[in-house]
Amino acid sequence: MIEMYDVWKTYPNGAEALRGINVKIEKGEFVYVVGPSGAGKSTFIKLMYREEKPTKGTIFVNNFNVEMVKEKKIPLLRRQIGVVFQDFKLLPKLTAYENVAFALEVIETPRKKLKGRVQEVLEMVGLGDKLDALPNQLSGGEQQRVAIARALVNRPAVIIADEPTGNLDPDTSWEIMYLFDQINSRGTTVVMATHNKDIVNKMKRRVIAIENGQIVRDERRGVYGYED
Ligand SMILES: Nc1ncnc2c1ncn2[C@@H]1O[C@H](COP(=O)(O)OP(=O)(O)OP(=O)(O)O)[C@@H](O)[C@H]1O
Repeated sequence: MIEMYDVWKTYPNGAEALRGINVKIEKGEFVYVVGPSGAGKSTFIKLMYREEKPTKGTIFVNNFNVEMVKEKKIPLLRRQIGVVFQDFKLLPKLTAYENVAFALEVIETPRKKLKGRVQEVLEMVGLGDKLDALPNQLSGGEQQRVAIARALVNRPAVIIADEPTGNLDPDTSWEIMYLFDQINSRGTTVVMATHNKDIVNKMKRRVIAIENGQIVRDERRGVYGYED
């Protein structure tokens, strides 16, 4: 599903974010990516959906050779990957329904099919009664649910989340985590960078720890392992 071979990333300012990453994530896995601030977690995730290009190395996501993908084919790659962010990144003037529909509209889905799919996915995340709400009429947890629905609407093979609970209180964070767990149990691969020690320790999933741009730990049923 996701493979990286000797992947390096140096930003133009000289920051060495990743230094020789080798990793394999199988279809259907749930993986937490942990590590201190500035360790390279976001960069690791950005390389998967071609937000950044590696300085060196090879990356495969769902059989796409990510660093070789031509600009024209990037939308095709991104359709295989749902991305969820800490700050939700919803369009403020569009309703929950419209935010999700927008992700489908851009790939020219027929209108009739679109409506059913958008409703279905918003119901799945528990927002069937909030289709017409604008982001500022929703709680943080609800906004993140809309963002998750948007990430899911194209039925991606993998969901990648960068600190999805970073702006949420502990109870809401757990609700969001259970939602990711449910999505994963339906077969979608989940890769999540997080600083949420409590959640990582209780879920007992695979944990990849990155420090100083290198993988320093990769455990099948891992723990958070840091004090923050
Ligand atoms: N666009 C950029 N330009 C230059 N340097 C960058 C850029 N993005 C990240 N870096 C640097 O690369 C290194 C890794 O950053 P990254 O954001 O991947 O870490 P992180 O583990 O996600 O941190 P955090 O937990 O704080 O989000 C840091 O030294 C950071 O300053």
